[in-house]
Amino acid sequence: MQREDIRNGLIVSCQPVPAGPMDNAEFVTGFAKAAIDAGARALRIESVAYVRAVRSAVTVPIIGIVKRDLSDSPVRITPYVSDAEALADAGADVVAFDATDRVRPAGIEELVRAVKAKGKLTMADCSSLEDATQALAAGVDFVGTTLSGYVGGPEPVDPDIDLVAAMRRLTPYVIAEGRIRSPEQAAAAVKAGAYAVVVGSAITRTEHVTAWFHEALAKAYTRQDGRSAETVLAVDIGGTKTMAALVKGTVIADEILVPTAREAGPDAWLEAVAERTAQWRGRYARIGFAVTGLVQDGRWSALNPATLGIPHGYPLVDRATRLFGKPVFAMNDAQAAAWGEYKFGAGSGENLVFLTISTGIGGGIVINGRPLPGLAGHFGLIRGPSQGRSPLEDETSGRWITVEALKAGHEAEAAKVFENARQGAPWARAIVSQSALRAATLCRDIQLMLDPNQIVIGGGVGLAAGYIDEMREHLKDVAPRLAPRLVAAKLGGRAGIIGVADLAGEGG
Ligand SMILES: CC(=O)N[C@H](C=O)[C@@H](O)[C@H](O)[C@H](O)COP(=O)(O)O
Repeated sequence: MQREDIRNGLIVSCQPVPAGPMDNAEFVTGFAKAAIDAGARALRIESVAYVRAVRSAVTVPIIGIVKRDLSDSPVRITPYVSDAEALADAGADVVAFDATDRVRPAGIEELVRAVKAKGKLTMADCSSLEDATQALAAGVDFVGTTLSGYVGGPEPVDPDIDLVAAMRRLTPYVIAEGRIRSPEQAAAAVKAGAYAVVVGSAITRTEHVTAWFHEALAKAYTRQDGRSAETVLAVDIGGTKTMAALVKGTVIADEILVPTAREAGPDAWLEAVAERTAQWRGRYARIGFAVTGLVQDGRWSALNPATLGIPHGYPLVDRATRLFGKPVFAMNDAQAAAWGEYKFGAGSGENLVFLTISTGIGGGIVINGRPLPGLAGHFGLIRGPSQGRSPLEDETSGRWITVEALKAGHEAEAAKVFENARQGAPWARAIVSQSALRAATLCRDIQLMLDPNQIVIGGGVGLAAGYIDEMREHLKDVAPRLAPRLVAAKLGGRAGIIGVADLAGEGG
């Protein structure tokens, strides 16, 4: 064979887990044929016997190796000249061998000479750029990244694409090999300059691939039911009250509620939390803050100072880290609630928008499994219907409902207005319907902007009996493809602390 025969090709390494149920010639040959049927250009086969078996079944190039565990050398891949010769005789077109700079039974030049004498090509399995430089000087035909990450230290997870790129500066004949587990990683190797790409475990080690999925599932399921989640101190600082809780997964082990001393300022709010939760010290490893207002890069600012007078850019994460001596994560409360609903509440695992309609209107967006931070989701602040004179929340939310009731001659909180509406009072019905129309219009616009799988509605107004139905009523003429799917929030007022606890537990 010529080197060009494997140019730009996928090489499938058919090396089943040693002594596993697939470690026999029949399976190895089966893997080899299946790989070729699906477009593999060449194969990498371990042991003289398997090379012989596969050679008799296929015509594509074979890279042959022999693996040995020696007592006097860490070299495992084709350590002896006799192995290299036997592979060539069994039908390997390329013989690969360990080319690391370690104690070894046979020198690289010796191996190269023996393989060349058999009229075959050589591949140096390298761990570093230095290995490749040495091997090329010894006259090898290909250098591979095969042994990067396997000569000491913990085994990495990702392939060594940087080494592919570095080797490419020495020679065009670079074979990317080792831990390439996805088509994207294979493409990255090509981009880095690989002449050909070897994929092994991800295709032919059923046990490994199964274990990857098994572990991911086990992790996801335990997080979901909160069994192995760590305990987090979650703090929700709102305009009137501050809630602190010890949260593990979705379970709230302990909880306290203190009024927010509105005039005292953020240092005092934090100190109050520290004081009131002093008895919980030692029970949590991390802290999550879900707060009203805007959080950007750990700094906290008021968006509506009427809700809470937070000074601009208050270093919340910094101060809290110093005060509590634990890692701190902070996010806007509605964004945190969006995450809580996504992960543990009404979420379906797909993109979601959360809208909380209460005194004001807040929200959060979860796209591709991540909550969007910063200003994202502050829907209450977009321009309202009356030519944008005031924000939408001032013309829709609980505050607005109270004001409208007063205009209609009734001194009533939002809850009372809802009660009157249910009893059929026309003035109350009109107010609720108007509010629901505006909320519905907002949802229709959100659908067109973000196309979420669902819009989760929460908050005292949003979850008031009949409100979501009223919103749906206003949307009934919207074409089905454009209509938002509205669902009721499930976690209630604790969505924020459950969400932020989970995010803080993940390290933010
Ligand atoms: C380090 C070592 O012994 N590598 C061996 C070399 O042949 C094989 O065990 C690997 O499966 C092969 O390199 C392909 O890599 P991956 O299976 O990660 O796609």
